This record gives sequence, structure tokens and C-alpha cells, in this order.
Amino acid sequence: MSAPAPAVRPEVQTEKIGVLLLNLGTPDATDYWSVRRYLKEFLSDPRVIETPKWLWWPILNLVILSFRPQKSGHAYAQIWDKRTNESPLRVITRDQSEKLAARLGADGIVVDWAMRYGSPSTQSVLERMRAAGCRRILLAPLYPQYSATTTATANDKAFLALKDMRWQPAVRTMPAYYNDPLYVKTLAESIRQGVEALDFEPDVVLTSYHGMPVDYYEKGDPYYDQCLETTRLVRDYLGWPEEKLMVTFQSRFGRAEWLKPYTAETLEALPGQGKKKIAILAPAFSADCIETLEEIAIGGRETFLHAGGEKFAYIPCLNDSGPGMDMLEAIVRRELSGWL
Ligand SMILES: C=CC1=C(C)c2cc3[nH]c(cc4nc(cc5[nH]c(cc1n2)c(C)c5CCC(=O)O)C(CCC(=O)O)=C4C)c(C)c3C=C
Ligand SMILES: [Fe+2]
Ligand SMILES: [Fe+2]
Repeated sequence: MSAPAPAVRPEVQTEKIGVLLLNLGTPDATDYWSVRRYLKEFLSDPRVIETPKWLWWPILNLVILSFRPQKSGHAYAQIWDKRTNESPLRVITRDQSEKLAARLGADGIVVDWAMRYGSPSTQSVLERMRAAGCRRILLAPLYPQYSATTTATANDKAFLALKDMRWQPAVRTMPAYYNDPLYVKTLAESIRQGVEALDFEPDVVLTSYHGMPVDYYEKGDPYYDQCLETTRLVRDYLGWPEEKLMVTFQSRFGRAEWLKPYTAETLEALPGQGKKKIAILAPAFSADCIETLEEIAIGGRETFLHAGGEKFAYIPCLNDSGPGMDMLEAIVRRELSGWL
């Protein structure tokens, strides 16, 4: 008599599809050490800082990490979500994940979220998804415009985690969606509604994108071009003249030349040019965060009003709004095609 055929392990028969939303990361708290830990990981990423390690290490560890955590911690404290005691970026990314899960769950799709820096780590979440039976995973970096400093490094981190898995899921990466008609429409409608809700008519609306060293652009990073293209498409959608919807770049870090025009300098100059009523939004961010809430909505307002501006309005990111989630669901479903 021959031995019975060995049973197939049940997990082999599990064939789930997963979607992993990836965002940048944020500190766990606003104290010096929490912010330092986060900044150290972030600013040690060679995709973000291309200065050779031997030169960058002392600058980062001896100079930047001795003063920046305090300054950034103070900025984070101003926008901290008191309800959950977390950073807004984390709260919003989780909300986006939960809402997407509610929309895709009926189709058996597992949705989760992770951060490139800090927690929840990309590795821990990928491991959890794999253990839950996800055999195919869409990595979805939540950056409308591609940059090596954001999109690529988020994917790198996921690939690094896959490297340690004996049983790897199949993966796809979601492309940047800077010119996707759905994104353009959703962004443009958010501007139209944002402006309609104001008690003034803005002289100009600024699309303020996160900045990047010019050097990275010259070496081939397409981020700048994609930012310009997003604004051009939104302007066309709204039927606005060129001067009504401007492009600027914010969040300059360090002494190198960054993409121009700088948002802060523009905010200072506009009142002198007779543009005293403005609205501003930050299309490079899928979720409001320190760079939008503190730097623009608080700091940008101060800069503009001090320079003689009269009316300033910040239009929020798409976040987990209904239209924002409709857009994300449609883009994700399209990227899953052939898997479903
Ligand atoms: C040092 C170089 C930096 C590059 C290049 C850069 C590109 C870049 N970043 C985002 C999105 C976010 N950045 C955020 C915070 C942040 N960014 C930098 C530096 C660079 N970013 C720093 C030092 C910080 C930390 C905050 C501070 O200390 O001021 C965030 C928000 C995180 C949060 O917790 O709220 C996001 C999101 C994009 C899209 C981008 C593209 C070129
Ligand atoms: Fe940044
Ligand atoms: Fe900033």
C-alpha cells in the first residue's frame, strides 16, 4: 500500500490581492527625540540627500540633528491632532486606507497603509499582508507627481522588504497620476469649490508644490515637469488665464538652489504687485501635513499678510474627501486590472 498523498498546505490556496498605500512618514510625537529619530532616518536616505555620505554624515549628525528636531517639533506641535495624539499625515493616511478598504473589501481586496520613514514601517505591513494571504500586491505611493526623493524611495523600501521574504508576493507599482484626467478634474473641482466658498474673489491662486534641489532635476528627475503639467491641465480644465493660476515651490531645505519660484518669496512679492487677495493649495501632497498646515496655512498666511496682503485662503489637500476617495478608488482599480 502506498502512503497517502501529502496534503497541500492551506495557505497555498489563499490567493488574495492587496493594495498598500505608501506615504512619506512622520514623527510619533513632537518631542526632540521622536522628531530626531524620524529626521535621521529621512535625511539619511541617499535618494533624498545625494551629498556623499562621508561629507553628509557630520553635517547631519553634528549640525542638523542638534537644532532641527526642536524647530520641527515646535512646528509639528502647532498642527498635532489632539483627538488621536498623532500627526495629521498619519491620521489622514489611515483614514484614506480605511475608506478605500470599505470600498474594495467587497471584492476581497485587502487594503493597508505604511510609511517610508517611521511607523508603521513598510516592512511590517508587507509582512502582515503576506501573512494574510496576499499573493499580489499593488504598491501605491501617494504622490501625484513622481520624484526619486518620494515615489522611488517608497518603492525601494518595499522591494528591500521583499528581498527578505522566502515566499514573495507578486508586486506592481502604481504610476504617478499627475496628468490623469480624474486627478486633474478632482483637483480642479476642489479649487473651484474652495474659491466659491470664499467671501472674496482671489486675484490669483497659487499651486505650491514641495520643492527639490535644481540639481536633481538637471540629472533627470521628472518632478518639476510633472508639477508644471498638473497646473497647466488644471488651468485648462478651469478655463483660467495663465496669470490666474501660478506655480511656486515651497519647503526649501539647505543652501543649494531649489526649484523656483519659491513660494515664500512669491507671497512676499504679490501684495506689491497689487495682488492682495489670494488662495493657495499644495497639489504634490495627497494628505495635509506639516508642509501644508504649518508652513503654508499658518506661515504662508503670516508672510503674505505682513507683506501687505489682505485676504488669504488655504484650500486643503484632497485627503479622504469623497471626491478624493472616488479618484483614488478609480485609479487603484485601474491598476489592478488583469488581477481582478
Ligand atoms: C531635504 C530634501 C527634501 C526633499 C528633496 C523633499 C522632497 C519632497 N518631500 C515631499 C513630501 C513631504 N515632505 C515632508 C516633510 C519634509 N521634507 C523634508 C525634506 C525634503 N523633502 C524635510 C526635512 C521634512 C520634515 C519636516 C521638517 O522638518 O520641516 C512631508 C510631511 C511629513 C509630515 O510629517 O507631515 C511630506 C508629505 C514631496 C512631495 C517631495 C517631492 C519633491
Ligand atoms: Fe519633503
Ligand atoms: Fe517645511
